[in-house]
Amino acid sequence: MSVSTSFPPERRYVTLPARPEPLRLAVEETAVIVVDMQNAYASPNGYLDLAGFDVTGAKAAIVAVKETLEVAREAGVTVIYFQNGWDADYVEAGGPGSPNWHKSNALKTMRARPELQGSLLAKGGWDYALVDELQPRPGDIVVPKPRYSGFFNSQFDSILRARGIRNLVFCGVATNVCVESTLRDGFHLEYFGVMLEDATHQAGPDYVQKAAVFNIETFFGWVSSTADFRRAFAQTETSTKA
Ligand SMILES: NC(=O)N/C=C\C(=O)O
Repeated sequence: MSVSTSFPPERRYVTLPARPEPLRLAVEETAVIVVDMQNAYASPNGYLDLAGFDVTGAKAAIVAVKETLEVAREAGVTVIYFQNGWDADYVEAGGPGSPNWHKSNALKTMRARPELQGSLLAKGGWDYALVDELQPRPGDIVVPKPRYSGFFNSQFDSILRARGIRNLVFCGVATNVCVESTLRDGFHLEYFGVMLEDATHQAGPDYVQKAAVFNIETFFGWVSSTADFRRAFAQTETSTKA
């Protein structure tokens, strides 16, 4: 028996309208990456809300992510969820020797409000859980991550390489933190990153969403929308040519 390291010669392609130009994607080499759609980031009384960030826009992002996942699952596209957080004792968060201990607004909020200690982004808790509307389905992959970029201290890169995935379609929260960090790191690792802008929400004022979109579109990848993602998959082509 021989070992095959490549995909079958006949492959499916979609052309995704995007800025600054359309992207032709091999369906089998593409994954939808759902970034941190947890109560912490997308629900009232979750971490971001308690830390003073406006999460009202996350509602629309949940609807758009749901639609994106319907299209992806229908087409057999790999779906990968990130879930951000740490063990219940916060060992994975790092102590004062880690910049994360100083910069994480979740850890800072708990230090300022000791009654919240143990509740924010702790594995097993409500805050850490994925929102009810976006629960993973059989076959989806859930990748825990302890830092903003999903490429660090996680199995993400190995999972992608083992499946021959080259194209990452991002949605989730927060546009300017974990989405952008992971897309940027992917760029440096030779992955093609595209963000569905209406399926994201920022942590901070509107201008940070605009800045992230500008950065991605201009330097690190491509920007598209949920509607264009749906339209692209309605016109899948099959070809033997790369
Ligand atoms: N998921 C994220 O983008 N997270 C942003 C901030 C944090 O985790 O503190």
